Amino acid sequence: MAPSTPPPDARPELLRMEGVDKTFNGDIVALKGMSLRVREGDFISLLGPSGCGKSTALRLISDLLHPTAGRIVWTGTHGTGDLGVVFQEPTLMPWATVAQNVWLPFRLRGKSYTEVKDEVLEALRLVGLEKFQTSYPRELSGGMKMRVSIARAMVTRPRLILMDEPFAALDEITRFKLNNDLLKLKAAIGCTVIFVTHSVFESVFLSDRIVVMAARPGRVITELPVNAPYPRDEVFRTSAEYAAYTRQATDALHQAMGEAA
Ligand SMILES: Nc1ncnc2c1ncn2[C@@H]1O[C@H](COP(=O)(O)OP(=O)(O)OP(=O)(O)O)[C@@H](O)[C@H]1O
Repeated sequence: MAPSTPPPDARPELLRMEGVDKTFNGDIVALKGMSLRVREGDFISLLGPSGCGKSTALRLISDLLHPTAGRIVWTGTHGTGDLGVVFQEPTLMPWATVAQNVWLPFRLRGKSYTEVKDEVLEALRLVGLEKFQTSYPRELSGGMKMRVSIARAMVTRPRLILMDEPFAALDEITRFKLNNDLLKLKAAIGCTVIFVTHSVFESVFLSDRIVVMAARPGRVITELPVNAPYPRDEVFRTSAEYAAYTRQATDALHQAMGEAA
């Protein structure tokens, strides 16, 4: 089957990091010389051990932090609506319904619920929660809460979604299901994703490029392309091709952690 987006080289650049350093408190080198080219439609995973600067890279891209050296260049103009963010904790408002939680990014921009109701319900439909619009977070499972968080991140149809270990706290079956659904969602809204994970398996299943990072100082060790076509499903997850890519990524990760593979 044909990939749902053109091959990476044919897609326009969305942003690039050029030799970015980030140092905290004068001596904690969280990132050293990170360069990364992000094209529209990419699914990029940042994979690496604790402390290698993955979250720092996301915070720099989202403008929550500024580089100590180097720069981040977006193609064309970009504003807050261009970016959606999903964290490991779903961070939902417990006193608000599912629909009200998903409405939040619009509300912060002064839009009434009536004005954007269709978009909110469509986002909930895309994550499979349209029947839960009047439920409260306490009534939902961990996986469902994460779906709400994803719906909230994509309701404004941002060009780029940053995801910081969103599925790390979930059981394996729920995680597989959310991995499958995330790919479908990405294809449906045509966004770009940068995804932080510790999991080789997750990074291979989701990404068309894995950026392997090492710590002390945080830096990029290598970039591994995953050339398997989308859509990806259980057939891919159990294929020899998937096993070969996971082996390659595991070797790179061992190298990043200073161990022999
Ligand atoms: N605000 C901060 N002040 C001081 N040091 C920080 C700050 N944020 C991050 N660091 C340090 O920068 C380094 C990189 O942190 P970062 O959280 O980006 O790593 P990470 O790869 O996301 O780790 P993990 O997988 O554990 O979340 C770490 O040594 C961390 O302690």
